[in-house]
Amino acid sequence: MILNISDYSADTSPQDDSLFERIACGIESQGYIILPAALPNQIADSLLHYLSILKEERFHQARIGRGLDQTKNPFIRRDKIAWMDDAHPNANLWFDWTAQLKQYLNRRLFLGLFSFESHFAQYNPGDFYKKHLDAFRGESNRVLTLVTYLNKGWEPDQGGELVLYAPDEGEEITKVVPTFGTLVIFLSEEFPHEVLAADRDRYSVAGWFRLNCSINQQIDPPR
Ligand SMILES: O=C(O)CCC(=O)C(=O)O
Ligand SMILES: [Fe+2]
Repeated sequence: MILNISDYSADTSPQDDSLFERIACGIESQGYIILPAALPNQIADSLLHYLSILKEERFHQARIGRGLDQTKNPFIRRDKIAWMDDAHPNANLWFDWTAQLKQYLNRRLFLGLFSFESHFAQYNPGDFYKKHLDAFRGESNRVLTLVTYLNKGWEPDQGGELVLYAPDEGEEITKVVPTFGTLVIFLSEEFPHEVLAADRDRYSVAGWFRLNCSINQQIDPPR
């Protein structure tokens, strides 16, 4: 069999560029985009594998706020999270893909995205995350939120939807069913959203593209 160059690059350029372009168009025209089952399967599977080998003790009760102001508040959020290590072999595909997306969006929309941080979240049955914004104007350097889901065989009547609201405490835009590989991307300061309780375990990956916020030579200080 004779292989040509394009066979070797099947995982990257043409297909991903059209996905990246759809994302860019969505962000440009409406500030958000929802793409069911859009994360390339290989990447979603590698995340699922990484999740499966993560030990329970890596997960801790999620907090709200940032830096020293972080507090646990079970009335606002009940999920447990585990931050991803970008040097972990099973995180490679995910961090490579998000780096390519960052570069694409910077070229296309001049967003000035600098870094990316990401965690797994585990919502047990009944867990929720009340309506919130991921970033407040002037207080955070989170620009763009990216969420994907690792739930195979999720049925629409199992709950656990992500509800997205229009900017400025607006109306509900849509409810997203957390099915495997669905991508949700939105401007972090603009779109309030909430996670509804489900009747089964719900796994998501949330990530944030951030501006460079280096202070006193400390590059991009911690979350
Ligand atoms: O899991 C989701 O659907 C979204 C989670 C979320 O809003 C967050 O972690 O800030
Ligand atoms: Fe959020």
